[in-house]
Amino acid sequence: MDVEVDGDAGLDTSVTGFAIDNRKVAPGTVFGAFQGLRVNGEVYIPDAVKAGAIAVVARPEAKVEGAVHIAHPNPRRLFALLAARYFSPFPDVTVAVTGTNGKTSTVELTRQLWRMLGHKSASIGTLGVTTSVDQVSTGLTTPDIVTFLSNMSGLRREGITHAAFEASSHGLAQYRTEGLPVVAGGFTNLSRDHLDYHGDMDSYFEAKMRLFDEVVAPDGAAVIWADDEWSDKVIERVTKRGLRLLSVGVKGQALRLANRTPTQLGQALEIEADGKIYKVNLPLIGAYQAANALTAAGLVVATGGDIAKVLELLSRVQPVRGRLERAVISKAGAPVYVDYAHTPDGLRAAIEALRPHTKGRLIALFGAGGDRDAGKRPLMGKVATELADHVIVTDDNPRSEDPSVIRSAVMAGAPGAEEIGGRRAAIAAAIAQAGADDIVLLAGKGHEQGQIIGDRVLPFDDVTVARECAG
Ligand SMILES: CC(=O)N[C@H]1[C@@H](OP(=O)(O)OP(=O)(O)OC[C@H]2O[C@@H](n3ccc(=O)[nH]c3=O)[C@H](O)[C@@H]2O)O[C@H](CO)[C@@H](O)[C@@H]1O[C@H](C)C(=O)N[C@@H](C)C(=O)N[C@H](CCC(=O)O)C(=O)O
Ligand SMILES: Nc1ncnc2c1ncn2[C@@H]1O[C@H](COP(=O)(O)OP(=O)(O)OP(=O)(O)O)[C@@H](O)[C@H]1O
Repeated sequence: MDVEVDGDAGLDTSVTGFAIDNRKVAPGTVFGAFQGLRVNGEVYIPDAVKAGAIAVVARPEAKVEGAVHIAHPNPRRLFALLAARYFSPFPDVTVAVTGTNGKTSTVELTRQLWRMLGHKSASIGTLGVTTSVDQVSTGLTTPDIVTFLSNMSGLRREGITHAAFEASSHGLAQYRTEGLPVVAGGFTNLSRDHLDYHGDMDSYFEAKMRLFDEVVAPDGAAVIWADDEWSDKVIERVTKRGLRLLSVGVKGQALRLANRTPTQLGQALEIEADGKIYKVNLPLIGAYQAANALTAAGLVVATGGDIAKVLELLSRVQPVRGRLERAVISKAGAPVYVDYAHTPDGLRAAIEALRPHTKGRLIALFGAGGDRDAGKRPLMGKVATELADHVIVTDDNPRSEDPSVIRSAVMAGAPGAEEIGGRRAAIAAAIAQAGADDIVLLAGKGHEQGQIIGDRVLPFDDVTVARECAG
C-alpha cells in the first residue's frame, strides 16, 4: 500500500517528538499505536493522550479521543514517514544491507572503506552505532523506528556524511527503516532463520525484498552477491524495479571474483572489473569474508568510489568484532577463533572458512538460543558433526528455556558430539584438548558481552573467557 507524505503533513511546530511506546510520550509527542505480536498498541492510546500526545497515528478503526487521529490502514509506514520528516536531515549517503548472514560484516567493512577514502562514516546494526571514535549499542540489529531516525539525525549533526545500516527482516517487515533517502541496497544471502516470525521461506524472502521494492530510492542502486541460490530471484526483482544493478561474486558482473587463494593470515583475491584484473590481499579469513568484502566494495563503488582505489583499500581492512576474530593462541599453540555464527548456514560457513587453515583437528563449540526458531537446533548439530572433527555442544543464550532441553535438541542432530553444560566449562574443555596443529572455533555469541539466562543478562564475552582459559 502506498503512503505518501506531502509538505509538513499538517504537523505544526508544536510537535516535540515521536514515540511508539506510551511510556516515552511527553507533551507534544506524536504517538504511533501499532498492532504488535504481544499486544495491540492501540490499548495504550488513552495513556499516551494523558501523557500529552497531540496526535495518534493508528488504523482508522482505532479509538482516539483528546488528540488528532491520523488514520491509515498502514500506520507503521505512515508514522515512519512523518517521523522522518521531523528527524531529517540525515547523512547524505545512506546504504542498507539485507540478507541472513553477513550484514554486520558488510556494513562495517563499508564504513571502513568510506573512512579510508576520507569520508566521515558510520555503520548501524548488531554492533550498535559505530563511528571511527565510538560504538554505542542499540540492542536490536535494526533499532525501532524512533531510535533509528534519531540516531541517523544525530550522526548527521556529528558531521557523518556516509552511513551503512543493517536492514533485518524484522526491521523491514515492521517499517523500522522508512523515510531515509537510501541510495543503495546490498544483498548478501538468504538461508533458514527467523521462521518462527515469518512462517516460511517465501514470506521471509518477501520481507527482505521490501528493501529493494520500497526502501531504496527509485533511482538507487542494488549491489547483489550473485552466488547465492536466491540471487537470481533478487536480481530479477531489482531489475524489474529499474534499480542500477551491480552484481558481485564468482558470477558477478560488476566485480567478478576470478580467483581466491587462502593465505596464512587471509586470502589473495583476483577481481575482474571494467575489463581489468585487480589483485587484493584481503587480511580476513574465510570465503564468506571475501563475499562480504566484495559486497562492501560494491556499495562503496555504487556510491561514487573509484574501483581501483576501493579494491586497493580492501587490503587494509580490519577484522570485524566477533566475526572469525582470533581471540588467543592457546599454550599448546592452537588458535582460538570467536565467531557469531548462529544458523546452520552460518556455522557451515565458519567451519569451512577455518578448514583450509587447519593442519590438525577442527574443534567446534556452539549451542542454540532459547525462545527462538527451535527447528534449526538439530540442523546446526548436523552441519557441525559433518564438517568439524570434534563437536562440543553447550549453552548459548537459553533465555526462558531449560538449557539442557536446548542441548538435547542440538544433540539429536549431532551423533558423537560431546555435551558440556555451562559455556565457560565447555570453552575450557575445548581449549584444553586442542593441540598445536588444531584450531578451536567458539561459535554463536561473537561480539556479545552477556549471556541471557532467564531474564537476567550475566556478563560473558567469549573472547575474554577464551583468553582466561588459554592462559
Ligand atoms: C518480534 C519483534 O520484532 N518485536 C519487536 C516489535 O514488537 P511488537 O511490534 O510485536 O510489539 P509489542 O510488544 O506486541 O507491542 C505493540 C506495540 O505496543 C507498544 N507498547 C507496548 C507496551 C507498553 O507498555 N506500551 C506500548 O506503547 C509497543 O511499543 C509496540 O509498538 O517492536 C518492538 C518495539 O520496537 C520491539 O522491541 C520488538 O523487538 C523484540 C524485543 C525483539 O526481540 N525483536 C527481535 C526478534 C528482532 O527484531 N530481531 C531483528 C533481527 C535480528 C537478526 O537478524 O538476527 C533485529 O532487527 O534485531
Ligand atoms: N556472506 C556470508 N555467507 C554465509 N555466512 C556468513 C556470511 N557472512 C557471515 N556469515 C556467518 O554469519 C555470522 C554472522 O555474520 P554477521 O554478523 O556479519 O551477519 P549478520 O547478517 O549481521 O547477522 P546478525 O544480524 O544476526 O548479526 C558470521 O559469524 C559467519 O559465521
